[in-house]
Amino acid sequence: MLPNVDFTNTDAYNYLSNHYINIAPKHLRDLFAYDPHRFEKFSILFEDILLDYSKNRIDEQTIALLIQLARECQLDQAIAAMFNGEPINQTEGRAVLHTALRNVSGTPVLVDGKDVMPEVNAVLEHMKTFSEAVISGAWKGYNGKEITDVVNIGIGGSDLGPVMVTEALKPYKTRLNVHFVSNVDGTHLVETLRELKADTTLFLIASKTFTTQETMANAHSARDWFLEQGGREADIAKHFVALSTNTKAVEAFGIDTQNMFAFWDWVGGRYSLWSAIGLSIVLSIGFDHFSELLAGAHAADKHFKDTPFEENIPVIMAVLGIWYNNFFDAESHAILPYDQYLHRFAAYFQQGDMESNGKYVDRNGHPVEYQTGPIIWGEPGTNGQHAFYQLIHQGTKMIPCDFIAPAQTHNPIGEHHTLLLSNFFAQTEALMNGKSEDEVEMEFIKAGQDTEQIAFLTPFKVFEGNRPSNSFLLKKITPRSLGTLIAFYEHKIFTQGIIWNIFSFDQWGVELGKQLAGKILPELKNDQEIQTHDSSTNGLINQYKVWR
Ligand SMILES: O=P(O)(O)OC[C@H]1O[C@@H](O)[C@@H](O)[C@@H](O)[C@@H]1O
Repeated sequence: MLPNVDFTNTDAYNYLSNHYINIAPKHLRDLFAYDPHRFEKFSILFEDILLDYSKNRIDEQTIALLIQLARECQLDQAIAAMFNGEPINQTEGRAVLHTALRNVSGTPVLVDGKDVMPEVNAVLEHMKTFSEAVISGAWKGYNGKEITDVVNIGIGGSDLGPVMVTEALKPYKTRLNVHFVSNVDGTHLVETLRELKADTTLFLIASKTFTTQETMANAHSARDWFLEQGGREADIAKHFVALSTNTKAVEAFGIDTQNMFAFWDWVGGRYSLWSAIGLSIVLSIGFDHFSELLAGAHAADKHFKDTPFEENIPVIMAVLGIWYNNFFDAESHAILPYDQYLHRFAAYFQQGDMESNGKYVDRNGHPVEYQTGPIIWGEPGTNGQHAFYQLIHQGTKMIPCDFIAPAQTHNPIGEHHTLLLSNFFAQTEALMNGKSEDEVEMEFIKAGQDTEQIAFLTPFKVFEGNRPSNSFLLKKITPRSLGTLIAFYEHKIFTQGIIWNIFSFDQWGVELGKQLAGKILPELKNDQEIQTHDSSTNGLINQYKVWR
């Protein structure tokens, strides 16, 4: 079972509250000036990933107290409970074992006394043989042609992870073109299928529950398209496979259960890219690269489980987040990859983090009296610099940022990568140092600006700085390093959920929208004026009925 501690009642929280008063007025520039060893003290190298967290508003005592907080919240006990397959997702009565999906060590993992590893490995073997057949061309469509295009139909956790990873690992692409359809807006499916041919297209229907409205609607329309284009009912087995936990619903849809890739209720949707849901990744980059992705995540799992908290990357990421969220009242956290291939990384962790820790009820069922999960957002650099960085540099809100960049690029053309990295280094430095009045005035004087103009313009050109960031420098984005990085973020989310004393692995908050949409749907199927809702909803529906 999970511990049940109100972190605001711990000794560490008390100490941190006092310590905050001491740290808050200090400028990072001065902290660096006082201590030339900040980088050595506040950075961790793990394999080919360097985390530099020295540009945070901390000193050694801050970290010691934050680690004490994690200890008082019994994080070690919680980590053991997760890895041991205890039903820590208590509101759904389930274990949380995405770590078993990448347990390449071969050690048993027990759920209710049963080792799940043989099943996990059997599905992986199925994914291997199937993907090899499709990639090699041995798997033929109904006209005897090789598959050229794969369309993954899924949403939320059955979409975002595979999209993010296939984009991130494009340099490892097989000959298959993998597409993703998630939105129930027919445009998504229509635009995706426009260029495709039924006899060379393979559909993966990815849904843990196999009941999600959007996915089922898209899957049925994809099947209609397939039949309209010349495929027959008997050909469906060659062109449709299912990735799901729900065998009955897969059968009812008409997919041969031979072509079903199973996973289990102890895999959360937003933690499922490591499971059969990752089949689109396997088809996109090949099974060996997928195995490396799993191995990278497994290495991160071992690091999280076995490393003292002071040197533990996910724990450090998590407690820094707590520091800003609960002491500095920061509301959001930006993820800013300086790598075009990682352009969906922030979007992926929007679900990962916000669906996990966007909860106001604690593990006792009581409303919390403190802040929980932050708003996660971000876009790749350098694009973001020309869009929203203004607010990060000079806005009124504190936005802790994670900067992520690879030292080596997959596309070394001209000076591009050096230009990119110069921006990566410059941004965190600028956020930290800012630009003082003196510096601004000196620049003006050098440029020959007149005194009146200098007095007028200086305040606008000053950057107060003292804005915190983490830097992740990776040697290169490879399947292994990406797997490790993703797992670090997953464990950060877990650690924060433990400290906030919330359940991170359910998602009751997404149910209300589903229920309400289900109620309104029948009302849209006739032309009668609606009066069953509030005046706003009635008004919108009735105008829609006039215009449609
Ligand atoms: O994989 P299925 O069951 O279609 O769910 C897709 C998504 O649905 C949403 O409402 C959430 O519950 C997500 O966590 C989930 O990933």
